[in-house]
Amino acid sequence: MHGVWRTAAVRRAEAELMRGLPPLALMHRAAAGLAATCTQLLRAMPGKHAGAYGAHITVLAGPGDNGGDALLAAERLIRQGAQATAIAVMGERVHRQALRAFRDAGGRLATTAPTHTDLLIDGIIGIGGRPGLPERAVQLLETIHPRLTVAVDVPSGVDVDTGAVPGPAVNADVTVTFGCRKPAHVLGDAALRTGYLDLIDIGLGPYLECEGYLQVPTLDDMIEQWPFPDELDDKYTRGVVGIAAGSAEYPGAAILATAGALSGPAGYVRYAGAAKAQVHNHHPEVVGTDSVATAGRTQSWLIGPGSGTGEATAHELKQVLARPVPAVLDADAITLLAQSPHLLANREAPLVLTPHDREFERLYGTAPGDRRAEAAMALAKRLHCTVLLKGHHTIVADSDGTVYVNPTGHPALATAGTGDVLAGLVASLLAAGIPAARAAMMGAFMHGMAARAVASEIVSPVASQIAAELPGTIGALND
Ligand SMILES: NC(=O)C1=CN([C@@H]2O[C@H](COP(=O)(O)OP(=O)(O)OC[C@H]3O[C@@H](n4cnc5c(N)ncnc54)[C@H](OP(=O)(O)O)[C@@H]3O)[C@@H](O)[C@H]2O)[C@@H](O)CC1
Ligand SMILES: Nc1ncnc2c1ncn2[C@@H]1O[C@H](COP(=O)(O)OP(=O)(O)O)[C@@H](O)[C@H]1O
Ligand SMILES: [K+]
Repeated sequence: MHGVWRTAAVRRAEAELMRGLPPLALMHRAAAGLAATCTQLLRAMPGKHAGAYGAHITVLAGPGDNGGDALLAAERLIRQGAQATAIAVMGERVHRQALRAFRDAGGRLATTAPTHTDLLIDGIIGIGGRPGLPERAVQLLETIHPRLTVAVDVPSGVDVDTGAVPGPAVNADVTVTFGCRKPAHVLGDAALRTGYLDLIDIGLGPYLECEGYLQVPTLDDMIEQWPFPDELDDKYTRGVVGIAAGSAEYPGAAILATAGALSGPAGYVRYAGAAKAQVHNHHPEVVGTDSVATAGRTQSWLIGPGSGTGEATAHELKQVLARPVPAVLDADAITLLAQSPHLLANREAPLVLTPHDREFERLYGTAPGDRRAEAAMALAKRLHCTVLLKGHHTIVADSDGTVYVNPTGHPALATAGTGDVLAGLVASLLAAGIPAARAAMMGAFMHGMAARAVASEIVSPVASQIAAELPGTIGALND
């Protein structure tokens, strides 16, 4: 699991670390890491230059230490044979010592963009920035057409603590950050502008508060935590999952949700609803009944995908919520809950809600906006449940304050029915005994992995193709 810390926490840690170090020590560490990454990128870039030697580098240097990092890294690249031009985007306001070092090494200070740039180093603003860019920086970014853009610490212009991008901002191919990940690297539109993230160790780790603001799961977490069956298991000990999804009008949702559940760790999938014949045709291993009441005991329930929002679903939702087992409420069940929040009055067992933005708005009253982690956290606390807020970089917030950000996924998931598959998979993880927030996080991670795998072969996959990929993607965890 990777931690993510906000600016204030980074500042506190930096102050502690700096206490025992000479001035500029941290900036030199940062610049050394940044220069090393730039050298590697230049080495991999086809062209006349050999690594940094002969490459054309442009530095956009802002007024603070972020500009200082960029200039000191460029100084190192010049010493390896690069030609570097720096533009101080706020004129006189530039890191003096770093600029002097840059110029002493042979760097050129200019006011206009050079005609050719192999590598643009964005040192306009870092964690000291407010969202947006100075006008001069916007103009320069429109003029320079680099082959590659490397952002220093964060892509300048983004809101570092929320990941929002309310104004102009840099679009980086690679971001080289220092000490730890920040929210902008993993959340919202800023995450899309971060590109590949390279984390440089500058010795900050021991000084950071032990709990980050956000947690980003890794493949190793999946490998360690996935509940694979063992020799002593039978179908019941692996967990029984109940699916109350689909309807005569929407049998597809039932088929997709059961496909998601079947690919998960549960040993037995029971379907309750009007699409039982269609589900059985697609998945002969699923046992079907007409209603939640006749489905027998399960260790989790999923209700909502394609269920409709009529009386019958409202009745089934009450049945599910009355059972003392974890439940996933998706789609129409979320709409019904938004209309009748009192349904949760006596609910104690774990509950996972899986809204997309419009469903979130129905439940919370306002849309998540661009402070997505905070929004998910607020809803989780209000309803005392786990919220899986869908989108690129899906967020899972738990009422205990834990927030996960999913690093996997693919725009190909933006197709009807993929949410049904995800909901079934999460319900299966719950049935296998995984705690709610972790089940939601693991489901989103593997769903995103499967989508990536399919999208590498098929330009516009459909939900059933993603569902079909899941068993293989999950099975590979055990290799
Ligand atoms: N923390 C660490 O561990 C380490 C940190 N290091 C590095 O330090 C960086 C932080 O440096 P920093 O504090 O000097 O702030 P930075 O981001 O350069 O910018 C602040 C300046 O920008 C200005 N400004 C802000 N927003 C603006 C806007 N929208 N449009 C226009 N101007 C704007 C603001 O001026 P103001 O307008 O407030 O007067 C102020 O002058 C960090 O990201 C990393 O690269 C490493 O060296 C070592 C380890
Ligand atoms: N642009 C995107 N990039 C990555 N994932 C996306 C994107 N758009 C949607 N998704 C994912 O696709 C799924 C869509 O779910 P949902 O909206 O419930 O669809 P449906 O109700 O049709 O099944 C979610 O897992 C969501 O996170
Ligand atoms: K930057």
